[in-house]
Amino acid sequence: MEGQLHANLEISVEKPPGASPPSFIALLKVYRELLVSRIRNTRCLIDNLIKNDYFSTEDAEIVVQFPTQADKVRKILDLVQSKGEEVSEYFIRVLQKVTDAYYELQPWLDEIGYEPSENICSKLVVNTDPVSRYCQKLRYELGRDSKFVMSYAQREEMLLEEIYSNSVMELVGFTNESLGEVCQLEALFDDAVGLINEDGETIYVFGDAGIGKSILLQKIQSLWARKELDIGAKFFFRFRCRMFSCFKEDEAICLKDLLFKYNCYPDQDPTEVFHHIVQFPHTVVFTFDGFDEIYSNFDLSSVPEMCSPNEPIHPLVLLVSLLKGKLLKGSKKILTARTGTEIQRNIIRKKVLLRGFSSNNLKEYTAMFFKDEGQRTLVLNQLEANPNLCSLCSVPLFCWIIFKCYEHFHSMFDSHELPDCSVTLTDVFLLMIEVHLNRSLKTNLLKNNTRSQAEMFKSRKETLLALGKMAYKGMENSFFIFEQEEVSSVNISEGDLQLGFLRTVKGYSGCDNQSTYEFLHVTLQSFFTALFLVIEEKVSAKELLQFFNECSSTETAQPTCLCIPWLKKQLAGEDPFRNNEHFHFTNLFLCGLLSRSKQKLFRHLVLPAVIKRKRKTLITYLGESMKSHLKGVTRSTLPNYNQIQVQPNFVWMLRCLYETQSEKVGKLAAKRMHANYIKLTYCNAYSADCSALSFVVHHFQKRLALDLDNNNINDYGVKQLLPCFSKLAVIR
Ligand SMILES: Nc1ncnc2c1ncn2[C@@H]1O[C@H](COP(=O)(O)OP(=O)(O)OP(=O)(O)O)[C@@H](O)[C@H]1O
Repeated sequence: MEGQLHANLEISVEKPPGASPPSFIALLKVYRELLVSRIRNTRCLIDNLIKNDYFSTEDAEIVVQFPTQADKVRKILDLVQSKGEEVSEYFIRVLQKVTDAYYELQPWLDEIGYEPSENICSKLVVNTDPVSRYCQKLRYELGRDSKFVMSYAQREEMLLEEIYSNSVMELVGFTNESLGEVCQLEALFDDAVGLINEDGETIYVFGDAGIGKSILLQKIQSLWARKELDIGAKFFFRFRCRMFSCFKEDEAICLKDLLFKYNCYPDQDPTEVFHHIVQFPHTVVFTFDGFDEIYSNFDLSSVPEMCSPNEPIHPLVLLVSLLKGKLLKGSKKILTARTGTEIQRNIIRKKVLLRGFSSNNLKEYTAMFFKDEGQRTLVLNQLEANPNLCSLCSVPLFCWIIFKCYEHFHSMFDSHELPDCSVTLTDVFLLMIEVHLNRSLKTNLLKNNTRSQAEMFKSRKETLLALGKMAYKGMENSFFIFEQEEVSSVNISEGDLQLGFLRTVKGYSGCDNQSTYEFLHVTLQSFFTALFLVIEEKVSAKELLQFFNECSSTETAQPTCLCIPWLKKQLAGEDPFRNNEHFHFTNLFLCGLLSRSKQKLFRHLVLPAVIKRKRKTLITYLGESMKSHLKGVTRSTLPNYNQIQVQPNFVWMLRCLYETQSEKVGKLAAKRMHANYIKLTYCNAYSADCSALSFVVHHFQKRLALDLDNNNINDYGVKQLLPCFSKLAVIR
C-alpha cells in the first residue's frame, strides 16, 4: 500500500524546473499515510508548534484526546494543513531537525529533497521527545563510562583508546568447530556470518580468564556511544552478571526498573521511554558480562516460564527471559562467560571464541603500551628470546601484568630484565604483588627502593595475610564481592586498600551507602587465597587441599550454567550457576607458592617446618590424584601405540604439575601415564600450556606421539615444544 502510494505521489510532488515551490500542504496530503505510520512521537511536534504560536493550547488539547498515536498524527496533520503553507513547512522542518525522534523519516526527507526556506530556518526547533532525549543521555553516559579501563584501583586509569588492541575472535559451531574469524565488531551482529541457530537470540562470547571478554564489551559500548558501531541500535544496556547474585531470594523488580535503575534513568517520562523499548525491541542491545559469575540459591523452577514486561519478578527470571527472547524478543544480546560454562543450545544464536593475542596482536599491543621506542625495542627483543613469556602474554591480562611490572621496574631502576626463561603464572603474580607493594613506597617519604622481594613481602606480612584471609573466606563461599564490614572484620586498613589490589564496585543493591569491594581480577582473589593457605600457620592438611576437592567433584558432574530445572534435570542441592575456574587457579597458585624455588621468599613469612609440612601434603596429594586421574582416562591399544585420551581437567593437572617446578613430580607423571600416545584434543589448552607439556614430556623414557588438535596453540606454543621435539615420534 505504502509503495503504491509512493509511486503515485512522486509524480505529483516532483518540481519541474523553474516551477513555483512545491506546496507543503499538498505534500502532507500525499504522504499522509506514510507519515501516520512512521511518526511515533507527537509530543515533540506539538511542543514546537505551540512554542512558535502555530498551535494554541486548545489545538494541543484536541490532539491529545485521541487514544492512538496514529489518530493523534492524523489530527495534527489536519490542523497543520488547515493553518496554511508556513505551518505545514514548519511541521516538515521539525521532522528534519529532530533526527533522533524521527529517524525513520530521514530517508523520506532525502527522497523528497526537502530544503528549508530562509523563513523556516529562522524558527526555533527544540527536541522534547523523551525517547530521543533518553537515547542521548544513554549515549553520553555509556561513552563516559567506557572511556577508561580501571586498573590499580582508582589510582590509575588507562584510556581504552590507548590500550585496546585487536585480539583473535573466532566464530565457532556448537561443537566449537571453526567457522572463520571475526574481523570487524559489526560482524558479531551480522547474520550473514557464523549464524548457527536462527531461533536463538543470544550471541555467546566465551574464553579463558583474562582473555578480554569484559574489555571487548567495553569496546563495543564505547563504539556505540560514539555512533561508530553501525548496528541500528538506539538503546544499549549493559549488565555484569555478578550483580544478579546480590539480590535476595524474595526480591522482585520489574523490567523497567532493571533497565533504568541499573543503567541510566530517563529524565522525562520513563513510562513512555519504556513503552517505546517494549514496542521496538530490535532497537535494543544488551550486554551481559560474566555469566559464570552468578552464584545464587534462587530456584528458577518456582516461577512460570513466561513473564510480562510489567510484572515485578526476581531479577534472575528477567535475565533468563531476556536471554531466551521471552522478553523483548528481537533485541540483540551478547552474553560472555568463561570457557567451560555450559549454556543451553537453544538460546544461542552465534558462538564466538576469544583466543587472545596473536603474535601480531602482541606486537601491536607492545607498541601501544610502550610509547618510548627504546623501551619498546628492548621488550620486543626480550619477548622474542623467550617463547614461554610470549605465550603467557597471549592472554591479555597476563600480558598487561607482565608489562606493568616491567614498566615499573624500569622506572625505578632504569633497567630491569623481564623474568628469566622458565616463567610460571605464580612468578607473574608474585611480581605483580611486589610491584604494588613497591608503588606504595613511592608515595612514602621513607624511600627505600632497593628492597628484595623477600624483604618487601616480610615488611607487609600483615597486609598480605589480611587480604588473603578475606580472599579465602570469599573463595570458600564463592563470593567475589565484599562489603565494608567484611573488609574491616579482617583488619584491612585504609592504607591496604590504597595498594590497589581491591577496587570499589558501583551500584549494587542493598549496599547503597557503604563501599563495596572486589579484587582487581578473580585470578587475583585466587592468588591471595593460595597465599593465605601458605602463610597462615594454622591451616590444616584438609584445609590446604579443600579446593582440589571442589574441582574433582566436577569431573563427574560438569558445571552447568542456565540449568533451568524445567528444561534440564538438576542434581539436588546443586548450584545451577556453578563454575570452578577460581578453584582451579587457587590450586595452581598453591602449587606454585609451595614450590621449592619459593622457599627463600617464604622463609621470613612462615616457619620453614610449616612450609615443609604443607609441601609434603601437597606433593603426596598430587601423586595420588594423578594416579586416580590416569585410571579414569580412556585407553586404547593401537599398533605400536598405547593411547590415552585425556579430558580438559587433565590440562589443569598439567598446569599444577608445572607450577611445582619439581623434577620428581614431572618424572612421576611421565611414569604414571603408561602410554606413548597422548591425545589432548579439544582440551582447551593454550600456548602457555606447552611449557607444562614440555616439562612432563621431557621425562618420558621412550619416544612419544602427541595429538594437540583443536586447541589454542599458536607459534609460541610450538616454540615451547621445540626443546622436547627429540622425545616426540609424532606431533599433531
Ligand atoms: N584486547 C585487549 N587489548 C588490550 N588489553 C586487553 C585486551 N583484552 C584484555 N586486556 C587486558 O586484560 C585485562 C583483563 O581483561 P578482561 O577483564 O576483559 O578479561 P575477561 O576475559 O573478562 O576475564 P574474566 O573472565 O576473568 O572476567 C584488562 O583489564 C586489560 O588490561
